[in-house]
Amino acid sequence: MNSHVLVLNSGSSSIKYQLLNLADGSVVAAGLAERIGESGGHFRHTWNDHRIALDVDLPDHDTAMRRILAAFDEEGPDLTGISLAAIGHRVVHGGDEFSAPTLITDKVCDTIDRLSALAPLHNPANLAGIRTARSLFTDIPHVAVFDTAFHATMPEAAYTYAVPDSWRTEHGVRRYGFHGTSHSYVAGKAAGELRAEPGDVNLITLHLGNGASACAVRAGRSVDTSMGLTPLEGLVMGTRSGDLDPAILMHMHRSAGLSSAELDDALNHDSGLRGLAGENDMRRLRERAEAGDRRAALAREVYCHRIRKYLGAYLVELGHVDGIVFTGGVGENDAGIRRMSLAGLRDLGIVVDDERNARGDTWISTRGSGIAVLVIPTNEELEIARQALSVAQTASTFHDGI
Ligand SMILES: Nc1ncnc2c1ncn2[C@@H]1O[C@H](COP(=O)(O)OP(=O)(O)O)[C@@H](O)[C@H]1O
Ligand SMILES: CC(=O)OP(=O)(O)O
Ligand SMILES: [Mg+2]
Repeated sequence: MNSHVLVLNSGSSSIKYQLLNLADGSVVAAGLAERIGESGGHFRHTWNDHRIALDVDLPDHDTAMRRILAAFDEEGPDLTGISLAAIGHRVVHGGDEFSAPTLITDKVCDTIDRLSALAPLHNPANLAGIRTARSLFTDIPHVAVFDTAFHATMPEAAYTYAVPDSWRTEHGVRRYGFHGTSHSYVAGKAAGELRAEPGDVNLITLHLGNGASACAVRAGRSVDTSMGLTPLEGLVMGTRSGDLDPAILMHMHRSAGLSSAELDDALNHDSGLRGLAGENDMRRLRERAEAGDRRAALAREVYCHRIRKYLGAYLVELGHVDGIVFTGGVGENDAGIRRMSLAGLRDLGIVVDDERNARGDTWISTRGSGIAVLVIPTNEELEIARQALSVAQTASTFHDGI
């Protein structure tokens, strides 16, 4: 049985990829094409000790995909020799239409395209990657794995916005939630750490990357999450504001004349850490804060203040919590953010061990802490590969059976 899966995570200006062997979960080859459509494009590919790192202009996703395939041809491994079992694509918005990984057809592409209105930063890029890959790999099953899927289990009270009826019924306005592949992967891993089945524990998972979201997981299922109709709501992110008073938009429209496109751009690209302190790289902000820069320190304080609000909300919503999980580039690496997010919560049963936290252990809570605090590296690519393989195998069994 062939167990190799190529995973493509196409972003608006990048394509990250991994070739995985699911027989043992190993990454065979991996790479990244970045600054697509901008100047100063860059490309990296790694396979064993074969490495390419190039500065190369990548005007569009098609060129970037061809560059990726050329790297497999030039440096290896030889994709034709491997014969892929599936290609897994990360798709951010699945709307109401997709709550499970799905074999991609022309009709599925049309639906992903239609959902672009709800995720304009992500879905068009995801789709560009899918279209190019499908035209280049015609004989291999392509599977879409949706960020929204894990959150399909949210109860109605959690996903319903209190807006006019027609907004909800005619315009699809509801909470969908994102980063589901990551939340579900780390929740599964955390249950293992707690020596429990996923169905037996309640968790709060914090995915803190460039985008960031919190998720309340009851017995292995998402029951609430901080991102909403789009990936703009909730936590403070690298360049996105997260929660704000919606009247700020009307105010900025009236007082500064900003159009809806300008508001969209400002809240998605010029807000969050960048809006607070001029840049979105948390490593730089930590260095600046440590050197006494007040704007950088405030940005980190606002970031943690928002995390604490969601922790409080989800502790109450779940009623009983077994573990809090940090993941994503910031969650996995920034001990200061973890410490500030959980400081002074002994009365709620949350006690962080400063030494373990500073070392970045998996368990960073003390032995006496009622709620375990865990740092678990996410692996969206592995999870996407597993789901893609499973769909491809089911499809081929079905195909063989008719
Ligand atoms: N050692 C570190 N300390 C603090 N922040 C880090 C560290 N390494 C990465 N980060 C931060 O993680 C963020 C990116 O997270 P990541 O999960 O890779 O994002 P994404 O997958 O959404 O692009 C950036 O803000 C980066 O500064
Ligand atoms: C949905 C989302 O915010 O994704 P990312 O963190 O990759 O931008
Ligand atoms: Mg990520």
